[in-house]
Amino acid sequence: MEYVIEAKDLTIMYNGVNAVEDLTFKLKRGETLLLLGPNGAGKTTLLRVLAGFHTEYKGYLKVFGKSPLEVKDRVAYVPQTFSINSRVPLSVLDVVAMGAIYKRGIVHFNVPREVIKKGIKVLEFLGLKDLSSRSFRELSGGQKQRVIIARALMSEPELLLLDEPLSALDPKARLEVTSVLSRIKEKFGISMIITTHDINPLAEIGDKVMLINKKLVAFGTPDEVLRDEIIGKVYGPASKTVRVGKKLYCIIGDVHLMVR
Ligand SMILES: Nc1ncnc2c1ncn2[C@@H]1O[C@H](COP(=O)(O)OP(=O)(O)OP(=O)(O)O)[C@@H](O)[C@H]1O
Repeated sequence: MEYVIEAKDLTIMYNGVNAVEDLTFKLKRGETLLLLGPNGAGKTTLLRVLAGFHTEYKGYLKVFGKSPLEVKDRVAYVPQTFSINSRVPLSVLDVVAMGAIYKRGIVHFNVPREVIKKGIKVLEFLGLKDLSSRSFRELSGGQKQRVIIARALMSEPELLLLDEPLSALDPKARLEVTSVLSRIKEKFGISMIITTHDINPLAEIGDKVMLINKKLVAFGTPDEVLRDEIIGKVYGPASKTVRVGKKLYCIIGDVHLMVR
């Protein structure tokens, strides 16, 4: 069995101070892990270590059997906020092409034809081809997020790390982004780790769920982790899981019931 990630007693620090402690988990090839936890729990920190951007950690950690630094090229990281200068009038295809150009560390003034071809293929695959000549800055938040995910695929990653891809999106856009992620999982079989505050739209693509709050609270299948007594440890007794048919919903955080 080849594991994409093996972590045992992984503790991550900033300047010697522990940010998140004792994470033990494994992820198999093709699996999607939903990473859940409140603000400051350590979700972004873990993704940045897996991507090889932050190296201050102790414990056992292997990504594709090696240290994260050695396999950076096989991993793509989609940060929470994408820094595309909105004053530069880039087309969607320009933005997607950047995924191939940046990864190679080469700056081209003329984007090579094979990169353009590949960009169109990726956009086509994700059902975004109609957007290719649109101006990136004029897209909706959900469209932008899908384009940024397309950009990450240009480097043909085997592990895709997505930091809150659904944040700041309305429910319809959340579903559109989720359907793109679901397509990536089905067609490419890429392993993914997705951090989120709202697990519900993603629940169906999660093979594993990890709940952290500065340390590991739970790791397992959605059925094993999404239980009242487990999520209650982090989000308080008002948090609940509700099963509707085969679907499991999590009610986390403030729920305001209007009583008139
Ligand atoms: N560059 C940094 N230097 C020092 N401490 C940091 C740094 N980045 C994050 N931290 C600390 O590490 C801890 C985990 O932060 P992290 O951003 O990983 O949490 P998170 O779960 O991603 O939160 P959010 O949901 O708000 O994005 C926090 O206590 C945070 O203050």
